[in-house]
Amino acid sequence: MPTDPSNPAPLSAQLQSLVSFLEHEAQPMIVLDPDYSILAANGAYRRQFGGTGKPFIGQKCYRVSHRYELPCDQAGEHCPMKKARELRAPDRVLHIHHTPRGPEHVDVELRPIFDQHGAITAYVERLSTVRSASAQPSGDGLVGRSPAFNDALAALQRVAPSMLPVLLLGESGTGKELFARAVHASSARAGGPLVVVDCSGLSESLFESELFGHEKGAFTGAALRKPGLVETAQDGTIFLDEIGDVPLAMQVKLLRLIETGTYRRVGGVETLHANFRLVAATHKPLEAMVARGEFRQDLYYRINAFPIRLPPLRERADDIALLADSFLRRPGAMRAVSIDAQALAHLQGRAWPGNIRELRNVLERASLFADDGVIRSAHLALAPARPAPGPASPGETLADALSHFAGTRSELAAHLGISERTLYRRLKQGGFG
Ligand SMILES: Nc1ncnc2c1ncn2[C@@H]1O[C@H](COP(=O)(O)OP(=O)(O)OP(=O)(O)O)[C@@H](O)[C@H]1O
Repeated sequence: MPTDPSNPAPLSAQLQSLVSFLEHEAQPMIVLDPDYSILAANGAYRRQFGGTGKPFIGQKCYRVSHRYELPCDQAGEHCPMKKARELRAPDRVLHIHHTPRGPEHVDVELRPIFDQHGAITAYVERLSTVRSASAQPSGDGLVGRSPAFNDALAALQRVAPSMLPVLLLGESGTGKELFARAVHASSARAGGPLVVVDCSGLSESLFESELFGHEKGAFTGAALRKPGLVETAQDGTIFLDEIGDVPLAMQVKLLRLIETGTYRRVGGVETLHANFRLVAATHKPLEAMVARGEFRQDLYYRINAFPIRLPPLRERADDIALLADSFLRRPGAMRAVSIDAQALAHLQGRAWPGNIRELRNVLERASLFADDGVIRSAHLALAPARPAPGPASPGETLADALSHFAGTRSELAAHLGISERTLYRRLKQGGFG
């Protein structure tokens, strides 16, 4: 773990030992001084984040990772060093870092190192590239980099390695199934099966035989024994999509399965043992359904161990360009097609009730009309976009803007001529958020 010869400041003996210990760790790690300067980087860091001709020893971490001129917290982001200093304990955060491959989601953990008097002499930063989502256009998987998307992704990163049930809450088309797949793929069960069960439109009897399977002769037409989806999902993950649609009578059986881990095939007497991780999703207001007696409270508590709210597309309009680029390059979907700035602005001004699915469909349709390979407003064949908000008047305060502005946070940021991140920071500072 060499330091840069152009920056010969010698490390203390204590830090030198630490640096040599970290050199062969499998995960990328850097050692930082309390003033954000990178003192050393291990081999894995040099391989993954080093690039060529980019000496980073002696540089500030916020410059290398974010190209900021100021520490992250002063640029409106969570700074793990500040937090670790305040807590005198490790802190972990999801950031988007510049890397030789372009922007990437990175899980950053910072640990303070204390001297014998209890003063923090350095920090060790461990970085793990997040594989479940892309911060740049990608031909498949989850794509996003807006604050609202990053919050959901950070939650996914936290919960995926555990066995906790996950409840994905979001409108139709917000990516609940993609998130469920990402939870599975980021878990220790990734090598096992992922079984998707669409709970909507299944009658009570069908639901039971689909889930638990049936014995030969259990009912008319059951000519053979059939394993259920719970059995198929052994050692893997079950994704119960639209769990709000499970009939009340089946909810009690589902609860028993989750609580005891046992079930019986329809027409069977043998008690079978299930071993799966549960991920459920719904666009329905489950809490209100519980209050109305339409969803069992005990089942709700069981599945709601770790809720993740997936933001609607209108809350992540910053991601529309990235998503459009991604869909336009998806294999098989379209020819090489791009989108012009006016058409993009058009897309960013829409409300998107069908969320990302609707965006993808619109782009697929529009690309068929883009004879010269460029999608323009005329090709979108859309209902007129909502009028773009006018520019902010000089002197308009945040409180003024908030009181009369009916659009989304990202529209408000555009209206005020500031980034969404800055808007969130100001809202927080002003006690609005
Ligand atoms: N973050 C994302 N990045 C890229 N594509 C996405 C993202 N989220 C969703 N999609 C795409 O949008 C479409 C809808 O996603 P998905 O089926 O996961 O949504 P859903 O919330 O499960 O919808 P529904 O509730 O209607 O079943 C899919 O084509 C999916 O690939």
